[in-house]
Amino acid sequence: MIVRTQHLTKRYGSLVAVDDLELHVDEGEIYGFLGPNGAGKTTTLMMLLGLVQPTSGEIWIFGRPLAKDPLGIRRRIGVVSESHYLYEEMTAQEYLEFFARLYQVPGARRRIDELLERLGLAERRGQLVGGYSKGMKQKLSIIRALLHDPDLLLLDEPVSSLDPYGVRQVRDLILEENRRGKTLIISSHILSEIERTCHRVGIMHRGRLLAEDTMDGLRQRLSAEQHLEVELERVDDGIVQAVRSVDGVTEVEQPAPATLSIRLRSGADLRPLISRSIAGAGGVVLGMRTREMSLEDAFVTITEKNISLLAQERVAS
Ligand SMILES: Nc1ncnc2c1ncn2[C@@H]1O[C@H](COP(=O)(O)OP(=O)(O)OP(=O)(O)O)[C@@H](O)[C@H]1O
Repeated sequence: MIVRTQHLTKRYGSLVAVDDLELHVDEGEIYGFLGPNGAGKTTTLMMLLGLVQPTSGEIWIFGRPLAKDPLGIRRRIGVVSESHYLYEEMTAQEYLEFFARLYQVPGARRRIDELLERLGLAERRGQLVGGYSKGMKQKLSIIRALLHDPDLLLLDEPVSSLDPYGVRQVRDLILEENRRGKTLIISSHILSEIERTCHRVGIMHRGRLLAEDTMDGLRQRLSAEQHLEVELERVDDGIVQAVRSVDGVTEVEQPAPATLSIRLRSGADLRPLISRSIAGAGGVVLGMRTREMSLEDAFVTITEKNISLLAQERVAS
């Protein structure tokens, strides 16, 4: 296990920013750390880096207690934080060379070239960092985090300022680093870019880990209610009543003269039963479509409502 926390807690006065957190991340995993603003994600990452002292609890990284060797452990971690500490008076090239020397990166020149190329900054390497756009600064800080080839990458909102093309470049880079055996923890309050890369996701809310699952697992929790759209030759009251009486149907609407929109409790496939009930009432089904709720559809930004849906099973169990 690369990262393990036990009863990790951070209080700021009466505010509990991180509350009894048990986080487990395995070697080679891409772990998505999701939660709304103020959930406690950054505080957790800062504690993993030894930059914020926990109020109580334990942290192990690379199998060793963080408190025993914070500097040694820190050298094997790459960080992209929300606030980029970039030296604005240097060019990007100078900035990266400076860090490469600091970390004594072997073959630094080639690594810098390669990373600048990968994120589309090669042409702008001679420009002062102070003149970089927000997205370019974010890319530069990702390059800096990767320079010394760390085993663990902590990325706090790594693509918040990037355009869709930049997001894809970073995502590809994340996947490649992971293929090379690196472990990544990516924090975000936006789901979309995480959905495609993370093996496992933890949902944090008010300092607590509410749910932890694969993306498929979370998707299933979200689709606690399904939606079926049925096209018929014609619709009358008898047909609507027949569909309503099917066990598991929670709502029936008629958005168009020959269409029924049916909400169902998820679980069993009710399509055959619904077909039969329609036929029994003299209707003819022309087509049926289930609407799968994608995580992206469900919440681009995690909201209180979605959180309670995602957390339901965890709370119940
Ligand atoms: N130095 C501090 N002093 C007091 N309170 C703090 C401090 N740092 C964080 N907090 C509080 O702790 C809580 C968790 O903040 P944190 O930054 O960890 O959340 P987050 O999940 O990273 O949110 P965001 O997505 O907005 O970055 C918030 O209520 C925040 O106001």
